[in-house]
Amino acid sequence: MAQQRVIATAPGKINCYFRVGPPREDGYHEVASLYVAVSLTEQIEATLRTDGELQLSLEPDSPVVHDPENFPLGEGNLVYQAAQLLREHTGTTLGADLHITKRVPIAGGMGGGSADAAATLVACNELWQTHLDREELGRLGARLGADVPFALMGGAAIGLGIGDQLAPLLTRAKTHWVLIPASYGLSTPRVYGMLDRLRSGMDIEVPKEIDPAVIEALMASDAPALAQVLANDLTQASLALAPELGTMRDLAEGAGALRAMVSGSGPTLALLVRDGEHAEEVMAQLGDEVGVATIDVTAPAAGARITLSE
Ligand SMILES: C[C@](O)(CO)[C@H](O)COP(=O)(O)OP(=O)(O)OC[C@H]1O[C@@H](n2ccc(N)nc2=O)[C@H](O)[C@@H]1O
Ligand SMILES: Nc1ncnc2c1ncn2[C@@H]1O[C@H](COP(=O)(O)OP(=O)(O)OP(=O)(O)O)[C@@H](O)[C@H]1O
Repeated sequence: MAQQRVIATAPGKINCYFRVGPPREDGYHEVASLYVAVSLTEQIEATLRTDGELQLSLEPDSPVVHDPENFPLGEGNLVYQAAQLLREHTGTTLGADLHITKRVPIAGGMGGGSADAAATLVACNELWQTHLDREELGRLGARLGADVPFALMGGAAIGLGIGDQLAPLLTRAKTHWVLIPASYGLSTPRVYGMLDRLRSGMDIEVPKEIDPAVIEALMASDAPALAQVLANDLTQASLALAPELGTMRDLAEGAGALRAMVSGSGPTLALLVRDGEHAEEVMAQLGDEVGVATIDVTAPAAGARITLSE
């Protein structure tokens, strides 16, 4: 018997360490990623439809900049694609109304679309009682996007392959971050493409591991040490496509952040701070002197999970 209504959430992410290898023939790149899930989450409310339709809607109060172009409410949406993939895989003919509350910036480099896909897989698997286990959901998720398996897992994890081969880091050590979302998005394939162009003629190795100093600092919640070793190979490419990010990064460090880094493919900036109090100081300074909006988050946060099932 199917459920009537299920709510699931899934987290956005920051890559504390991100190394990128040369392009493969399929256009993807092998990476070495240290992911942390953050307390900024997406929510999917799935309500049963017995007519087999999938209908998407966006919560009007969602605090994200969106338009039909960057956020299609149809087949182009990862929520639709995740539900459809689950239906194809399991053969269920049930449908759903899928109501999205979006908090992670769109095309912001924080894996928001991947979080939506992960929450949808978990919500619909429960709604339709299709009984796939986490491993099977992870395999389906990887077909939707490289970051989806991590959004399912949450916490902190090392990601190899295209970022989908995960090894969890068993830690609850907390880190505090301030996010500066941009008013525009950056296309992930364009950022990877720019990186390839910037590296043309260079001999690039496939990354195989995470710098142990990053893991050590993260697991010890040692923010000053972590600030020294954060790394993101996509930074140069994001800055080439959005030079104003460099200025904002300098302003953020000037406002007292231990370190400001481009999150994933950008343009969101993730500022590492010591604790909640330090986050407030940096946010006040940035608000008063630079006039930018910020969001404070902590990590690690839970992966995709059901918060209501009835
Ligand atoms: C930048 C990161 O967010 C860091 O975690 C991810 O690498 C991107 O993950 P994602 O958005 O889930 O990526 P996908 O939706 O699978 O891929 C979008 C596009 O990004 C590029 N891509 C993505 C992942 C990867 N390891 N190599 C790539 O080259 C490819 O051009 C691909 O067509
Ligand atoms: N549910 C969704 N949420 C956000 N974007 C979506 C969604 N479905 C489709 N998209 C499309 O996917 C593109 C990338 O979305 P997303 O917000 O996941 O980017 P991102 O956070 O930069 O991803 P990543 O960090 O994984 O590279 C957007 O340009 C958008 O048009």
